[in-house]
Amino acid sequence: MTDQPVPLFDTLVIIGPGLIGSSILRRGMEDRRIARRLVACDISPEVRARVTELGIADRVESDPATAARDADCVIICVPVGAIAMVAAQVMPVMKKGAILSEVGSVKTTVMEAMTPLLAQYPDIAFIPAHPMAGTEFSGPDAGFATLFEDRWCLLTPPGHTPTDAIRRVTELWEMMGARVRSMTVDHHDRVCAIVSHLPHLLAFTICGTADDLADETRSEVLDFAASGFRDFTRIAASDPTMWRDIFLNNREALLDMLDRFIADAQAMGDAIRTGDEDVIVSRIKRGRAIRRSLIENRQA
Ligand SMILES: NC(=O)C1=CN([C@@H]2O[C@H](COP(=O)(O)OP(=O)(O)OC[C@H]3O[C@@H](n4cnc5c(N)ncnc54)[C@H](O)[C@@H]3O)[C@@H](O)[C@H]2O)C=CC1
Ligand SMILES: O=C(O)C(=O)Cc1ccc(O)cc1
Repeated sequence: MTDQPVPLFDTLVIIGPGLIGSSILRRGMEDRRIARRLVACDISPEVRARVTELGIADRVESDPATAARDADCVIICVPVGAIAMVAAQVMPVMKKGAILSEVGSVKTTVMEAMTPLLAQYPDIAFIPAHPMAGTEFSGPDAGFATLFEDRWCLLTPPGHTPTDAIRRVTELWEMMGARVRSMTVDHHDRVCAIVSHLPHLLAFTICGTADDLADETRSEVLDFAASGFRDFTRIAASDPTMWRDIFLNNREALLDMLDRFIADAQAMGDAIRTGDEDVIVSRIKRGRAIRRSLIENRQA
């Protein structure tokens, strides 16, 4: 009989098996080198029932503390505004040397809310992670095992985090198929403000603007939407609770990027008003070059 390789974690607990959490579980079920036991925990009875039906966890719990008691790694996959509250439920029962992670889209405010807990439980390694992958859908049915393949996962470990814990979380995300990069929470939030949060703000806004116009003109503007506008509507279909939490928690960086965007949009408007072809063409060419470089790097 051949020896089975030792899994990366004995018990991996996912709190909030929605889109992101259930995708981690699905990958974990397919590749049992990730964890010997996969535990899911959710506040919603419907989600717990669905996770059981889907068979994507070895155990399903309703109480985070019960779920986390014998975990080697707990990953909190709930909306940003609830992450620290869940951490406060699990940290008192977690084993010394265990790893606590989360996948929230904003890091600065989460780290601020976590600071007293980290001081109280210094034997738990806290390693925030943010997979730069997702869709406009939510819930356990929306997840899929390949969601993180060829995507970045950004880690923002605090300065004193044991290197072995960082190595294990890096390995976990690499086993999910992702590429991993570490950075500070401030840098993370500024990067995500421009590449993710502002685009979502624009999508929600432009859909509203077009809908207002349709109301005003009582015409079917949205029916004629070409593919560019349809791409905005896909993003605008995202979950309201999740995006409310992201906008309010990344307020400073997001408002900074919004101001910059308004200035740049204004400059494009001025160029159109004055017929400045060079400015118009150079801005369009810049957009094309960015798209081409993403395609070359397999990120589009
Ligand atoms: N949706 C996306 O594309 C991405 C989301 N994220 C982040 O991942 C996190 C989860 O997002 P999704 O998976 O999309 O959300 P989701 O809505 O699909 O799943 C969240 C789950 O958390 C559960 N939950 C909420 N509060 C809870 C609590 N107090 N205790 C236990 N369970 C609780 C909900 O019942 C739900 O099942 C968010 O922080 C989000 O910012 C990160 C990358 C991409
Ligand atoms: O659906 C899309 O286009 C996304 O951009 C998904 C997404 C949402 C939130 C994140 O923090 C990361 C990725």
